[in-house]
This record gives sequence, structure tokens and C-alpha cells, in this order.
Amino acid sequence: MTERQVYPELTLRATAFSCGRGGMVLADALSFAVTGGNCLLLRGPNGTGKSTLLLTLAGIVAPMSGHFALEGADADDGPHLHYCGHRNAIKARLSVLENLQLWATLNGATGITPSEALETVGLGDLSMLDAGYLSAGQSRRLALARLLVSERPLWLLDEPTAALDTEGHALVTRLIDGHLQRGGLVIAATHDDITLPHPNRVQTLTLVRKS
Ligand SMILES: Nc1ncnc2c1ncn2[C@@H]1O[C@H](COP(=O)(O)OP(=O)(O)OP(=O)(O)O)[C@@H](O)[C@H]1O
Repeated sequence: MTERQVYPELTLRATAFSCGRGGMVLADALSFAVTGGNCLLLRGPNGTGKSTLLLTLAGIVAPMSGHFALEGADADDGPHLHYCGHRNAIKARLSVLENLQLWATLNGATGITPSEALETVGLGDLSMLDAGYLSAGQSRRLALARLLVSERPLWLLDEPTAALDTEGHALVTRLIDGHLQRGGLVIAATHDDITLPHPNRVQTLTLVRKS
């Protein structure tokens, strides 16, 4: 199915950009550009800074030098990104549906409905369950459903396939591909193979261990 473009023309551009933790440079002098409809996969061994790079692009960690910007974005449109980290940010005492309703309220109910999002990620039958009872893979699916209830053009995904089964991997591929078809941008750190239907829309940035 071809989706319609819903986002304006955007480019995430990083120039001579370095990031790190605790005063230690992890990724140095990076320059890259990701335009709408395209995906950047971050690869590299454990501890090379993939999560740190995502946290920096999310505005949670300050860059060490250089700069990056989402060109074409209108500040009046509000936040432009979703950050989906290692932790699923789930409220255990709320139901699965209430978790998504909460996020739709906080981030804006601009996407599909929480019920539709749960169906999409395969959790439709569990919507009334306390989210604390979800399995690891089900929790990951709930975290991914958050991407769908609020439209934001830039998705920053840290190990989106973590804990997911084979069908879950296919789900991540579908979600990313659908987002790209709508003109969105995706930057994803992964140790898994994420094979998108349009390889020409995928760039890879491999981080290396500093000696
Ligand atoms: N707050 C911190 N202070 C100091 N060092 C930190 C801090 N947070 C992370 N680090 C270190 O930064 C390095 C990079 O961590 P990061 O999580 O970005 O790597 P990664 O490439 O995502 O790894 P993985 O593949 O294991 O997920 C690691 O050596 C880690 O110990």
C-alpha cells in the first residue's frame, strides 16, 4: 500500500558533529544528512556510542562540538521527534490502552487512535490488561505503538527490534517503511538486520571503537 506524504520537506543535517559521555568523545566529526523519506541505520559494536548519538539528536545529551538541525521544520508546529529508547516508558498500573491514551494526550492525538495502534502492533486483545503484565516483546510493541498515536516526522529508535519475535521484526520493518512513505525520517540504532523494501532509502553509519 502506498501511503500519502503527510510531512513537509525536511532534512536532518549534522555538520562536524561530535558526541560523547562523561567527557569522552565517542563519535567524532560526523557529517551526514537524512532527508524526508529516508532512514539512517546506526551500527557498530557495543559501547561505540549509538545510543549516545540518538540521545544527542533527541536533545537529551548536549553535543560535544559541531551542530545539527532539522531543516525545514517550523518551530510553531511543536516537537518534531519521537525518541524510543531502550526502556519502554510504560506505566505498569495503567492498562495497555490507558498507556497509549496517556501518550496521545501528552504528545497530541494527531495519529491513529490508540485502539487502532494496538491492533497494528498486535496488542488489540490485551488492551484492558495492566501493562505491567506484558511480556518483554509485548512491552516493546506497546512502546512502538506510541509512534503511531502522535504524528512526528523524525523517529529516533534505539534497538527497535529488541525482544521482538520474527513477526515483530517484520512489524518494525512495516512501521518504518510506512513512516518513510509518509515523508518521515528514521534514525535507528540496531544490531539486527532491518531490511527495508526500498534499499535506496537507507544509509548506514557505522561507529567504531576509539582506541
Ligand atoms: N552517563 C555516562 N557517563 C559516562 N559514560 C557513559 C555514560 N553513559 C554511557 N556511557 C558510556 O558511553 C559509551 C557508549 O554507550 P552507548 O550506550 O552510547 O553505546 P552503544 O553503541 O549504544 O552500545 P550498545 O550497542 O551496547 O547499545 C559506553 O562505554 C558507556 O559506558
